[in-house]
Amino acid sequence: MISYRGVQKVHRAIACIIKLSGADKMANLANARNKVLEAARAGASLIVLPECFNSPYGTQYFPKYAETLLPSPPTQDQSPSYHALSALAAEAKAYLVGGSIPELEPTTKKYYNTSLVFSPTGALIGTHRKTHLFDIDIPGKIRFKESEVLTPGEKLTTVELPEYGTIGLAICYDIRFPEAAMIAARRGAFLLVYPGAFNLTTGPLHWSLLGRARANDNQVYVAMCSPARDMSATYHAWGHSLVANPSAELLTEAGESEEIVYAELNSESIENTRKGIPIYTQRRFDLYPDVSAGRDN
Ligand SMILES: NC(=O)CC(=O)C(=O)O
Repeated sequence: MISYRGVQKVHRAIACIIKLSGADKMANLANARNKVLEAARAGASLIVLPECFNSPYGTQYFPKYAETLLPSPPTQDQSPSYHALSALAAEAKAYLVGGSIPELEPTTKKYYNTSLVFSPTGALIGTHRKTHLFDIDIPGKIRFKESEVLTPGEKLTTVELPEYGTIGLAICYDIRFPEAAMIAARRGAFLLVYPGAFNLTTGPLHWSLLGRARANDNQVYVAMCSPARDMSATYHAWGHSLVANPSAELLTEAGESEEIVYAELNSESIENTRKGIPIYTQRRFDLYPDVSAGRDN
């Protein structure tokens, strides 16, 4: 077991899938199914899909692809990704972090970028709505304003995977905010999972750096899972799904095309890293109990 808090130690295999997400939602779901089952056959017990795995990534696509998350089968047509992921986790008999999908909240009519987590029986055991929206403007390179369409989530997310451990779950731009990662680690997460879709400007600059940084800050595993690159799409994803270990070494990293990368996770690696460089227990929380106290805006 990987987790802390009194659970036994065993080793687990994670798979991060990098896959193309085109315009046809049902084709995207079918492609995801093939890849998840392939990862499960290869022995993965926790499988992660990319951000917006059922749609192209872009503000213009969110309303068209958005689903209301309705759990009961008669409404399956309204929530095809939800039901496909639930059935897939059960078929694969694995934990499944279903990347993310655009979500429509029916009462408020607000859109979110939402990740769903399923148990090996297909039960929904966690959800995360992207809390930090991707609003950037780098002149001549990339302008992206998720907030033109999306509403940010209002909670940080950890998910208990029974007999497996706790994971921290966040989406893409969320990784740039170390406070959220640290809170997940302090809640006992052994692994931080980020479905994400960096691009050809920010990917080479920061993707792997941020994955390794969050691993290093917290001495935990980090998994980041991206769509494959499609140069005919409006958004060019960086790709490079990866897993970093608690010492911030990359255990595996994909390229830009469809691929599945695998890594073995174990609790000894976390314990040994924390023994060797004990920053986890040396933090001076007495000096920084509330980081927001220092803000100037
Ligand atoms: N797409 C994102 O949410 C974030 C991203 O591309 C970046 O931070 O860079």
